[in-house]
Amino acid sequence: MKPLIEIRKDLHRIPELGFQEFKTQSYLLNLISTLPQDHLEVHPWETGIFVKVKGKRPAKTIAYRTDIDGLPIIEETDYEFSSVHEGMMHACGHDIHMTIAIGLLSHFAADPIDDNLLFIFQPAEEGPGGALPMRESELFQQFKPDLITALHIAPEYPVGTIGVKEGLLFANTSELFIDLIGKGGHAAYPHHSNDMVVAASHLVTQLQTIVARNLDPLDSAVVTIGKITGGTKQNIIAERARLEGTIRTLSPEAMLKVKNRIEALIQGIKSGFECEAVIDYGSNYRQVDNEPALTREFMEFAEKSNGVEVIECKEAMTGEDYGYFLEKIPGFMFWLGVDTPYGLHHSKLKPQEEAIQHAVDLLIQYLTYKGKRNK
Ligand SMILES: CC(=O)N[C@@H](CCC[C@H](N)C(=O)O)C(=O)O
Repeated sequence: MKPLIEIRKDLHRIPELGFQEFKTQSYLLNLISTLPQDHLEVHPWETGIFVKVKGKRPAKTIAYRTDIDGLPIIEETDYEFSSVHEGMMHACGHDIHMTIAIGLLSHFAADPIDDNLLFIFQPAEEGPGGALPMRESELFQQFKPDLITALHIAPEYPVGTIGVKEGLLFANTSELFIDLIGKGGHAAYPHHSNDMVVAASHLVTQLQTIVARNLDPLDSAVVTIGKITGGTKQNIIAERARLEGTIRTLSPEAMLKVKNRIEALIQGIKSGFECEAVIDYGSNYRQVDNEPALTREFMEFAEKSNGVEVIECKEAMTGEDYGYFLEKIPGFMFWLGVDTPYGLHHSKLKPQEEAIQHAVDLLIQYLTYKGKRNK
């Protein structure tokens, strides 16, 4: 097999959006077909893949999950291997995540452990969410993993460090799409129209009051509007406007509260601006809850590993549909330091590639330890 660094470059070139990861899937399947096949069972699922590595004397199945999709971002790195898919980029590190999974798979395909391993190459983490349908699939029901692990790159941590904590790690998320429909008209006759650019501007400002004024200050939440579109021309009053955003909370109860407030504010906009409004919450992800005992054991294990520094981190407002796997299977996720000044979802994100081998080394040791009989 090619060196992992080259595999990462290949994957970085071909980012694809959720459930359109056709080239990525075929690239991965190709690579997997070059590995020793004696212990492997390979099952494509939609644009993802399950790969089972049959254990030597299995008593349980340990799953390892990577996400595989990219983001609709115009890449601005100076990589010679930057995206060849216009307007798309691996700006959340899934190219790194996949490469680490391939590094692990190639090791265990040649040298299986006692227990079974299940590698999950999951589509659509950025939306609309591949974890839940994958978890509910008939294939997954057959594998029945007993525990599960995954990682996510952390731009702010040095290479060689991992960040992890017991319990809540990532937030509950809900996408948010609001369409406002009023009455367009000539820019010079505002009194004959209902201007949705003005209505949208009011609504964006009002949405900021939910976190500031409706939630307990000790119960964190985020309401971000990342995109506004509306109108057709500078001298036409806009008949329609669309807000696109995301909600993040540290509990399902707070999510409900935020949504109730959004709906109340929209009622006000509807009557104040005499318009219609349609709300769509898109995809919703469950919080990532790390199982305490397994997480603690992993932290202690990692602390004893050469060249690894463990940081006990705080929870983050990022979301991850991996939370749906953790809802049913005990396990954890951790942050992997990749030391880059630009954050996740930034067009200049350039993770340090040495982090790949660090993660592979640590996880080979950990999975081998967890999957050993008579420890
Ligand atoms: C780790 C990460 O950045 N995850 C994404 C998950 C996206 C969830 C969904 N599409 C949404 O926008 O709510 C994140 O943005 O946190």
